[in-house]
Order: sequence, then C-alpha cells, then structure tokens
Amino acid sequence: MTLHADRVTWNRSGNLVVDGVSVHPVQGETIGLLGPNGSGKSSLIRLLAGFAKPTSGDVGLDGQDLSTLRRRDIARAVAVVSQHADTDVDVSVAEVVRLGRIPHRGAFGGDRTADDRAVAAALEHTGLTDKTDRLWHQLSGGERQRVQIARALAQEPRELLLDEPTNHLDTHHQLELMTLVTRLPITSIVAIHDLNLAAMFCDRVMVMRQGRLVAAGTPREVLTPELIADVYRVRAEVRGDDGLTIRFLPIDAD
Ligand SMILES: Nc1ncnc2c1ncn2[C@@H]1O[C@H](COP(=O)(O)OP(=O)(O)OP(=O)(O)O)[C@@H](O)[C@H]1O
Repeated sequence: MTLHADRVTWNRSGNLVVDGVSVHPVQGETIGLLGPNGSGKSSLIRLLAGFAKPTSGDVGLDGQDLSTLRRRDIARAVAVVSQHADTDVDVSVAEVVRLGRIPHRGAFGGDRTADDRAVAAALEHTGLTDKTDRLWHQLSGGERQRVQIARALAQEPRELLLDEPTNHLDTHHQLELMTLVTRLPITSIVAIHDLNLAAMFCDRVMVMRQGRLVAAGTPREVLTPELIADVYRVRAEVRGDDGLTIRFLPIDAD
C-alpha cells in the first residue's frame, strides 16, 4: 500500500481549502493534480507530505496514519518538491542535493558511498553534473527548480510529491522533467497547470475546484471541452487522434 488520503478536509483559517478528497495512487503511476488557482492543490500536497494534519479524514503511508510516523521515517519514503523553495545561505548545488540524504543517515553517519552514488545519479538525471560546484545564488529560476528535483531524487523516495515543478522551466526542460518523473519506478503526484503536459505524461488526473475533487480518471476521460469550460472558464478544442492535445480558444472580449 502506498501513500493515500481518505476523505481529507482541511480548515485553514476558517476556509475549507480541502474538502473531502481521497487519493489512492496505484504503485508507480503518475497522477496529475489539476485545478485553477486557489483550488487546493498545494494544500492537498502539504497534507499528503505530512506537513500539516487534516482537520478530518486520514492520510496514511503503508497502512499507518502519517501523524503517528516520525518525520525522518516519512522522508525515507516520501520526497517533496514545493513551490518557491529558497535559501539565504551560500550553498552549492552539491550541498543542496546532499540534503536529500539526511533521512538515510543513522546515528553514526551512514553509508557515505551510497550517499555519493545517490547524489551523483540525481545530478546526472537532472542534467546538473556540470553545475555541481555552482552556488545556489548563481542559478537561474529553472536551474534552481532542477536542483530541488535532484535533491528529491537523491532522497531515493518511493513516492514523489511535486508542486508545479515545471513552472520555471523552458519547453525542453519541462518535457525532460516530466519524462524523468514518469519513467521513475515510483509513485508521483504532480500539481500542474499545463493541461497539455498533464495529458501527455499523467496516467491519471484529478481535478480540484474550491477544495473539492470534481473529476478523476485518465486524461482522455477527464479533459473534455465541457470540463475545461466548467472548471477553467475557457473554451477549448480537444483532439484525441494522435495523443491528446488541447487548443484553447480566445476569451471573448465583452
Ligand atoms: N496559509 C494559509 N492560510 C489560510 N488559507 C490559505 C493559506 N494558504 C493558502 N490558503 C488558501 O487555501 C486555498 C487553496 O490554496 P492552495 O495554495 O492550496 O491552492 P492551489 O490550487 O495550489 O493554487 P495555485 O494554483 O494558485 O498554486 C486558497 O483559497 C488560498 O487562499
């Protein structure tokens, strides 16, 4: 059994930002979490990560309530790439990526060779090997995003939670990142705004609106012109002959 949520609700400062949502990923699949701004995607990811406790409902990992597990034990299984990760400290790319190894350290340090191997593999997977010694502050927004993903990969998780991982990336790196995520033999839940990327890479998508789950299924089942008009207030043409592609139509000026 993997990370899962059952009818979770989160009342955040009086707002029901997640309202009765269940998530049961199949081992190894990539789930796209979709929905307009403020629909509750990041909040749901925070609950799944164990960063916050739901007001009601359960989040579990391997059949155990997440709130009963130690942070370190959660981090051995679940890696999170949040939006807006930043630091004021002058650290190198290698040092940030190495942070991903902390949950694997025992009382006496841990296996240095395994750490080096995991960090090197994560840097290679994210195309950052030649930037290992660069300082965080000398990186572009997209490069920082990739470093955060490398840090999560170095954690060697079974579950990966990504909050808008492609938002700073150019087209090449968006496709490369989503290809990497979907090829990893781990379960990934990805909050994403780009419906075409979701259609291209996600096994299943879940659409949220005002904290509630309004649709779930394969991209082909869910991403219909009707759903897009209803949830995003945008007219779209959806073509399904050669992969699923969505073409948005201009919003009529009044
Ligand atoms: N710290 C907070 N306290 C109270 N409410 C919050 C807090 N952070 C976010 N919210 C509210 O929770 C709701 C859901 O926000 P959330 O960030 O989960 O949405 P989202 O779907 O990830 O949005 P976006 O696509 O803009 O990133 C919004 O109404 C937001 O205003």
